[in-house]
Amino acid sequence: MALEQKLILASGSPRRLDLLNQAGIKPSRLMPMDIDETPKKSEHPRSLARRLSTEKAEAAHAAVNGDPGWRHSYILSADTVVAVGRRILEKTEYTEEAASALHLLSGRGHWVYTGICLVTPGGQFRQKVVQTKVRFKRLSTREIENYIASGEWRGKAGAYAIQGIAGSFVQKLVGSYTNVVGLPLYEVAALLTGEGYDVAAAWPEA
Ligand SMILES: Cc1cn([C@H]2C[C@H](O)[C@@H](COP(=O)(O)OP(=O)(O)OP(=O)(O)O)O2)c(=O)[nH]c1=O
Repeated sequence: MALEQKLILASGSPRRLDLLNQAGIKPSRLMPMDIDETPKKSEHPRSLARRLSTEKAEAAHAAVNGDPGWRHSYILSADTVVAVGRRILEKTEYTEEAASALHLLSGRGHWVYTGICLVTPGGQFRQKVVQTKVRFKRLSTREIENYIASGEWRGKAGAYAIQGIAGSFVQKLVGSYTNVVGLPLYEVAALLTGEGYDVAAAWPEA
């Protein structure tokens, strides 16, 4: 593999790795970046997704900068934000917070923003935010209680996983589905291709 074909996925999200693998793109290295994800006061959800995805990429870039084996790799990072209007529904580990997020999402439309950031082998930062509109059916108290009991919401923006049980809550979706799961594949592939990365290099043959 050519040096410039090395891709670092600056993420610890199993969903992001699964999505990349689904598209036949094989990262050479995983680098989860532990950054402070607290939104700034009155920060717009779209701005938050942009800022955090960039900060994850910056952290990974700084971490490999002194390493000749990885310094000229591509680095990809992402951050997913779920919002009802301007209200951001952050990842939570608390059942009460998850339940109140689901009550808010019930019978309403919301936006899912995923910021993606690509660092090129030459050290240029390329950024994009992709947005998807999702509408949930009305959820009964019992559905919310049982969903909370499933634990599926843990560690997920908006306290739900569209790729799981919550897929059955979705009445309507406009835009990219993979964007909601955590990585918009069309835009990621376009960004990589635009910077000279051969996305088809590792596609399996039948
Ligand atoms: C809305 C939604 C989010 N998610 C997940 C994707 C992300 O993993 C998570 C959003 O949190 P993020 O902070 O974007 O990502 P992360 O902390 O899990 O991983 P990393 O920062 O290391 O890349 O929510 C789903 O899996 N399904 C969904 O339907």
